[in-house]
Amino acid sequence: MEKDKTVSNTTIRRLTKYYRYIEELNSKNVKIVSSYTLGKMMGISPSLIRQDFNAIGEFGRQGHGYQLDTLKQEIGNFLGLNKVHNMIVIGAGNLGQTLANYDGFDKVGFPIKALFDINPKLIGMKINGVEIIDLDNLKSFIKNNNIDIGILCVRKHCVQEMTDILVDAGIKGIWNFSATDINVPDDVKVENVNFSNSLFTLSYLMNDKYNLA
Ligand SMILES: NC(=O)c1ccc[n+]([C@@H]2O[C@H](COP(=O)([O-])OP(=O)(O)OC[C@H]3O[C@@H](n4cnc5c(N)ncnc54)[C@H](O)[C@@H]3O)[C@@H](O)[C@H]2O)c1
Repeated sequence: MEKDKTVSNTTIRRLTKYYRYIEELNSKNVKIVSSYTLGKMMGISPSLIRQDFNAIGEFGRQGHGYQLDTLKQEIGNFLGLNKVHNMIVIGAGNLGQTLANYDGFDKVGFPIKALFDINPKLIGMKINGVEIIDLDNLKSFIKNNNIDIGILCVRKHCVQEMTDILVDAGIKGIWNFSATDINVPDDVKVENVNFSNSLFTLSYLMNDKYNLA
């Protein structure tokens, strides 16, 4: 299916959530699901679900429900999940090691292949079976190991420098945990993860004075 550039970020966020629910239903051997059932599970209106699915393709007929296999395949194709994305971590400190210790990314097709650092005390160590390698070897590792995602877990002072090295080495996706905005060419995609922003959103939701929901 052709990628529809008009699909909004909020729809994409919901599609990632549908995908997780569909996987859960699949594991329970469910074969067909209606927008009504999915909506009830997820707290989303069935009409919005149908609208989201229609935005990425035509699968399912009114009143017949959706074949889970097809749905999973199509959403997976749309999100680029039907292939493995090899990842590396830049910065093997607190956060980098925590991410490497989590097995969940590997299970969904995003294995971490190595961590990179400049601290000689860390180099050669293994975190959850994954080696910490000297930053000097970054470029050749990316080229030789089919790496397409770099995870930035370094401190602010070297974030842009590390970004430039990743871009220069041909990385096409950066998962940026550094809480610092980075500059990249148009063909490199960035997803920022900022824990503080998420915490501020929670604070807003708890702030009775302004929370109108
Ligand atoms: N620790 C957290 O819970 C947390 C949460 C959210 C965001 N962050 C962000 O993640 C980043 C890392 O935080 P942390 O707590 O893991 O820091 P940290 O100091 O524990 O780890 C940073 C690591 O980067 C290494 N490093 C420094 N310069 C480097 C370079 N040029 N190339 C490669 N590695 C280099 C250091 O040797 C160190 O091992 C920060 O930007 C921080 O704001 C951290």
